This record gives sequence, structure tokens and C-alpha cells, in this order.
Amino acid sequence: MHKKTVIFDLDGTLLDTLEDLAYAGNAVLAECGFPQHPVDKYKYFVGDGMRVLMERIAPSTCTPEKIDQCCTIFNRIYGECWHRRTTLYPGIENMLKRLREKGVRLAILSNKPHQFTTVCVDRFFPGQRFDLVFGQRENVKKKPDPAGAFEIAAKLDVQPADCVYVGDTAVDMQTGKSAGMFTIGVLWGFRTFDELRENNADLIVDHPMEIVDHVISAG
Ligand SMILES: O=C(O)COP(=O)(O)O
Repeated sequence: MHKKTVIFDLDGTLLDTLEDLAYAGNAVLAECGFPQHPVDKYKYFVGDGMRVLMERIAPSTCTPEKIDQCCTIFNRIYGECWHRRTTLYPGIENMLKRLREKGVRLAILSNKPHQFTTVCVDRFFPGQRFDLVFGQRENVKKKPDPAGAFEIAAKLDVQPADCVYVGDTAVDMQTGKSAGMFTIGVLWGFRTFDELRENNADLIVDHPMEIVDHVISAG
């Protein structure tokens, strides 16, 4: 197998963004006078975009208008703290370097708001390592809809079947599968082996170099 394009999820796959996301989420709740959540719970709140994150962390009695207000506050607070505790997972830098050396094209497709996705990539992956970077954009259906994955394949002029989608959640596996891509689930992110397996991951890995091994069949 030599798949020439690899599309990555961002939060929980390339970047450990959990603490900054939880800090911002809890600061929104504090500002609204709502109860906060332990950081680890955010592993399950994150993954379906900012608005769903607000719906999950706020009390279920919140009106859509209140959720709008939470989104506005989150944008402000996360806009200040997004880089404070965020780091690359171990081995990511080397994996990307190896894939690049092998001529593999690299892209990112995240449900993180697009502007935050691009600032994170610029800051943590300087040097234009990616051919395309898409966060959640207006007028493009978010994951698990395959629209963004199809758009990347089309823009890079590759067949979806020649792409690999790498992520850490059910949403990621569903996205890759509905786009007709080979899916790799990673175990260093926010979710479990069982979640990835139940959502039809083609391969589940616990070290980034396993991605290189499986994308580049020989050498
Ligand atoms: O911000 C989110 O909801 C998730 O972002 P991700 O798609 O990069 O995991």
C-alpha cells in the first residue's frame, strides 16, 4: 500500500490541546455562573466543533441564544489561551518529517473553528509543512460529513481511495469511512481503542511511526 496523501485530525491527533480547551470552556462556564467540569471530561466534550462543545458543557436548560453567547465568550477566551499548554504529541514532528521525505502530501481537516486551526498550525508547525489546512468553515458541513475530506482530495487531485484519514475519535473514523478513505485511529488522543474499533478504524496505532510504516509499504 502506498497512499500518497494523509489527512490528519488536529485536536487529540497532532496536538494535545486538551488543557487549553478545558481552561477556556471552564472560564466560559465561570463567567456565566455555571458549574465547571474536570479537565479529563473535555476528552468527550471536544470533537464536534465549538458550538456542540458549548452545548455539552453548559447546563441542558440553556437556550440557543445563551449558547450563542457562550460561543462568543469562548472565542474571546480561547483566542487568548490557545497556545499556553498546547503541545505536539511525542513523535509527531518526526512522523511528519518522514512522510514528507517520502513524498507524501499532508493535510489537516479539523472541526476546530478554521481561524483557530490555522493559528495553531502556524504556531506549532512552522515552515508550511501541510499542503492544505481546513478547520470548521461556514458553509462547509463539519465532520463526520465527508465534504471537507472530499474537498481536500479534489484540491490535491487524488482519489479519496488513495488518501488515509488519521484521527482519534468516532467522528474521525466515520468521516474517513464515508469519504471512502483508509482510516487510522490513534490511541494517544482523547478516546479509546473500543471507540475506534467500533467505528471501523482500518488500523489502530499507539505510536506515530506506525503511521509511516503503514503509509509507506516498502522503505
Ligand atoms: O474542536 C473540535 O471540536 C475538534 O477538533 P478536531 O476535529 O481537530 O478533533
